[in-house]
Amino acid sequence: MSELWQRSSSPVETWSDAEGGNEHGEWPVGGVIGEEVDCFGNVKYEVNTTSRPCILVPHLVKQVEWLKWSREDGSNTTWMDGLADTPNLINRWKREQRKKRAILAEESVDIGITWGPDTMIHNENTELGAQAFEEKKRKSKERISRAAVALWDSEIEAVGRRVEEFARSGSHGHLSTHRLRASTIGKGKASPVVTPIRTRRHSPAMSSSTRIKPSSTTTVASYDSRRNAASFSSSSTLAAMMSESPSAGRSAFARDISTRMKNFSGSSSVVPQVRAVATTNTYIKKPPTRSSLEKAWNKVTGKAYAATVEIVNDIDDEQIPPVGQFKYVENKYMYDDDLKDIATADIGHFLMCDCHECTDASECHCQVVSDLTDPSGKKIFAYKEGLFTFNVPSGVEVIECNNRCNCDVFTCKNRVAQKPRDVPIEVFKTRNTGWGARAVVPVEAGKVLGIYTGTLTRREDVENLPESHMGYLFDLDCTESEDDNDTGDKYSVDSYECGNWTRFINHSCNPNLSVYAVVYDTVRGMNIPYLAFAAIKDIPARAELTINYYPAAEMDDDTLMQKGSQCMCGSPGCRGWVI
Ligand SMILES: C[S@@+](CC[C@H](N)C(=O)[O-])C[C@H]1O[C@@H](n2cnc3c(N)ncnc32)[C@H](O)[C@@H]1O
Repeated sequence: MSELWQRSSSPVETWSDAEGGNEHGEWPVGGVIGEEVDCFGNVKYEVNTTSRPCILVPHLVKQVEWLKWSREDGSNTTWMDGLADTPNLINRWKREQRKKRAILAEESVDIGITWGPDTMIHNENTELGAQAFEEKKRKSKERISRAAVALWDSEIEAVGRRVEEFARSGSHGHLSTHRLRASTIGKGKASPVVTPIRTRRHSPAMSSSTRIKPSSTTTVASYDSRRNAASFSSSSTLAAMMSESPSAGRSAFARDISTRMKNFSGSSSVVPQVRAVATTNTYIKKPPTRSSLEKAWNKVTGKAYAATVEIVNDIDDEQIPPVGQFKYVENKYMYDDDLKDIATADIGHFLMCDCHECTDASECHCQVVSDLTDPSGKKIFAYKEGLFTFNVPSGVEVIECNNRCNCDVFTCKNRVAQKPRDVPIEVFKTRNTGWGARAVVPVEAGKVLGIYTGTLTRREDVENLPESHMGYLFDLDCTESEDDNDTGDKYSVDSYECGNWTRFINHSCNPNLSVYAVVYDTVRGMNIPYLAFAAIKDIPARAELTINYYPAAEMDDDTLMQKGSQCMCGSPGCRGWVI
């Protein structure tokens, strides 16, 4: 390997006397030696600079955390130039990890979890084993028995309860009792167990699993084998829980745990996808439970750095909204195949500004094309102190700063709708209008709560969609011309199969949210803005969030009245119909 030298631009004087560095204040980089997954699933790579191991954060490449050095106040991060061949270092590390997994999988991928004091919850080998298992499972197209699945589920729940109990107890650091132990058979630490793959005697597919070698620990009763299936899954699920669960995953507890996941290879999301299988090889997908659905959704919100979305029903026994195969997408559109080009819009289309914080729209170059002005014609922003000002006339798109702009993503005053949602949301069962959405905390007037997501669909294709999708379509018509000769492309967003919490926002004739069009990574003027939801007034915590589905409609529009169904918003002055 050619030697790569990492330069430090640290202001810290002690760099000059660092052993191993050269006269330019550089250290040779040995390679990536470990990685760490935090509770949001972000990966940090640990780089060995031979004399000073440090942590390289690839997306914020410039922050390096030095493990064997700290200032007097205990802080140990510095800013420095990114490693020149970061991708190569990381790819090499991933290749090495893959090789290790392959070796492990040949040996055995068995993992046992035992409760007991003084045992590690997780270690490098359990994670490698879990990944090896998943890879083998995918390749072998193996089937998993119902019994194993049932045991998985019960054990997963047990693990979940333990984790929650522990989080509730407010403990930090080590679990003192009821700890899990997960280790690989190959390392001789765990009780003798066999992978679920080798135990599926009844499955025709099982006999073809010739790629999977029996391990040296073969004499195991089928009960143990199934139990191992449960244990195994729990091990991987536990890791997933820690990094994804909204309650435990985002707590200090989870962060504590995540630091112990050092040297794991890659993401911990290894929860089995195939849940149950009949012996006829017909796959039956188990309906999600409330907690599994919340977990899946919050895996996505967590990755988008957004606040949680939880499901609540104080009205009846319905556990979850009837979402079918709904996929949660927090902050972007999905695209029908023929619209993929739009998704990859050339970034060169975007104007960029070179302000620092974007305090004056007339000085902000990306606002040159904005139609948002004060009465004197001077360009203005749509936001003041982070809140929407409602000074945007209909038909005008708000243009936020974009990735090409030089402004700081955290301090720019003109980036609001694109910022991760910081208000936790509950999707809850309403009395009269199915499921709805509400904020867990009070919301200030002007606060932007999120954007509508779903599949971007050409308007002309909407009529081919199944009837069930109709209640979940939002037309992106705010910048469309009223002119019948307008031949421009028209789009709608369909949140039936994928979308976010905003698909549960019900209609009210006296709403507390309004919707405006905003662009930042889609091209202005192409009728593909995002639709952002802003509070029109102060909203108390847990009051239902509502919009007017058809704000332009006349109260007594006969056609709409006939097309619509009875409005159940219950607000004074309700117009009586909803579409
Ligand atoms: C975007 S969805 C809202 C979420 C929906 N309540 C659910 O449970 O999935 C729109 C549908 O909700 C129902 N809905 C929303 N607001 C309503 C209202 N004010 N009165 C009656 N039904 C309403 C209608 O069935 C409408 O087609």
